[in-house]
Amino acid sequence: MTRVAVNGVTGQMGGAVIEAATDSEVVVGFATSETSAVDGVPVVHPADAAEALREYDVDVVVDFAVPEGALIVAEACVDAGVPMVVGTTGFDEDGLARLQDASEEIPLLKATNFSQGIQVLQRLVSEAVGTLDDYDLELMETHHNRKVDAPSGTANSILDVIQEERDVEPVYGREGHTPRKDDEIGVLARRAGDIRGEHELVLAGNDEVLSLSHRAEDRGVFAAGALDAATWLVGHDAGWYEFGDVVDA
Ligand SMILES: NC(=O)C1=CN([C@@H]2O[C@H](COP(=O)(O)OP(=O)(O)OC[C@H]3O[C@@H](n4cnc5c(N)ncnc54)[C@H](OP(=O)(O)O)[C@@H]3O)[C@@H](O)[C@H]2O)C=CC1
Ligand SMILES: O=C(O)C1=N[C@H](C(=O)O)C[C@H](O)C1
Repeated sequence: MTRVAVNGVTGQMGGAVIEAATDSEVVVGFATSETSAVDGVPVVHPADAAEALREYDVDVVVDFAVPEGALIVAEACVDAGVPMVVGTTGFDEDGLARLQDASEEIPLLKATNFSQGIQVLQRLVSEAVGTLDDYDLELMETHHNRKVDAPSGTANSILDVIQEERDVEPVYGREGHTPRKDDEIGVLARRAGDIRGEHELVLAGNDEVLSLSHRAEDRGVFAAGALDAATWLVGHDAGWYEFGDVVDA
């Protein structure tokens, strides 16, 4: 069985990963709060992660935390020579560069969304935007009221896919007198209740509207995808990997 460490083990996704780990074993978790264990999994402070990775003989780290915590644990993975799956979103440019640096030393797989449906959605978005090349584009996402980063990592990834096809300028929400420009894409984030994650791209021509959307119904879908990625990543060479590599394998 693959021996997994979970960064952000006390969080919503940390719990979902422990629950989904049936073909792998979560042997240790990292979090800053003073919790000694979650569901029987010992919790260690991220500052001591390198030592714990060795002590618990960890094969791979699965991370769903906060950017600064993910970066500390990425450095620990480099120190201990352990591969890392990064699910945390909301990195700035400097954070992404530091993850890239880590990937020169260890196998590192980063994904803003570990659902297979979003992988397919991104491919459909690419085709739709490339084909309907003069349609207006609007991108919407909705998440639970505890989410701290906006737009979601997935929305940013969908935006990257769109910008590979078309030179559009994101407009984050609108207020007041704001006539729409041809080359803009509205990007809108909503936060409410316990919504697991909804994403929708609307492509509107004059007489028709195409809507491409995805809704996650349980955090288990992300946890299962991340664990699949973790098992797949073990044994790969140092480098930067994406969830599409796992889905296509
Ligand atoms: N890629 C994907 O498919 C998905 C990505 N996500 C992303 O995963 C991240 C976590 O989401 P979620 O579980 O809902 O959030 P939570 O707020 O529920 O959990 C965050 C966790 O991070 C821990 N944490 C805080 N500071 C640090 C630190 N410095 N080092 C290590 N751990 C730390 C918290 O525990 P403590 O305070 O005890 O340290 C907590 O366990 C978000 O960025 C979210 O966008 C979420 C779902 C799917
Ligand atoms: O915070 C979440 O919950 C989620 N975060 C990811 C994101 O920012 O895209 C993935 C998913 O939508 C759930």
